[in-house]
Amino acid sequence: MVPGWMGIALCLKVVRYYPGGHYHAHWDSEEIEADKPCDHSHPDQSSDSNVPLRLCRFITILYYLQDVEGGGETAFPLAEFENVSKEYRDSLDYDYADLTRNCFHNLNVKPEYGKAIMWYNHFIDDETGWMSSLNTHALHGGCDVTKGTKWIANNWITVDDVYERQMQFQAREFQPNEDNETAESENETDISENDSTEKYDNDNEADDEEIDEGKKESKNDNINDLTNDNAISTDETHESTPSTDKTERDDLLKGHTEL
Ligand SMILES: O=C(O)CCC(=O)C(=O)O
Ligand SMILES: [Fe+2]
Repeated sequence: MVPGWMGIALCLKVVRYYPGGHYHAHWDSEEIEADKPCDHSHPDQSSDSNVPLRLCRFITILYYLQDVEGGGETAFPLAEFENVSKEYRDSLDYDYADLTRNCFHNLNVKPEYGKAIMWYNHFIDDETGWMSSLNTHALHGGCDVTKGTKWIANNWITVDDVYERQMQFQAREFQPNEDNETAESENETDISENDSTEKYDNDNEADDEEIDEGKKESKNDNINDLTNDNAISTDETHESTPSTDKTERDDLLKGHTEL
């Protein structure tokens, strides 16, 4: 492994789910596209920038902050399969991304206080030792909470797939300031105290083929922006398709609040 990439854990995101809350299967990172820079290491990360950026989350560490009375397992619907080609996925006779209906088909992790799990969202290139393509086995999500509340924290370790860009980013972020102290990144720890955050609930009809090809397009026309803490009703059905796109990812979740 090339030294130098470790330790850039930019985000810690705390999430709460109420009964009925879930997060259908998705990838935390995105397939590498040479023309699309990583969001964390691009010099212009301002929200009004027109530059299309992608998530480059090499590793996820997920902490379970408490026991859950019922449900809320983290499911990895493809983790144990050797072959996760598109053809193979199409041949499955159930919607593996729908964790409300199909939570227990593969690898599941029970949420328990003090437990943490980590996984790689990308492969490592044998020759360079650096992060390479998206690992589709890392598809995962949160099954429905059936009783109680689920609290988790996500820690995403971001790495640019271009080594030099990651080094430039680190030099920018961690250069000593005048007092010879390490400069603090605004993004470094992202825990907001405002708990009236956005909750989205929507069907996702994105075409798997398009996602495989990296052409990710949002087809959402029914986004409910709920800005209070009330639990969301659970009596709707949800179709979902794995997504790596930020907008699409938001639409896979329900009764789920990022704090
Ligand atoms: O709730 C879970 O168990 C998984 C959460 C997750 O995948 C995410 O927040 O990206
Ligand atoms: Fe995730």
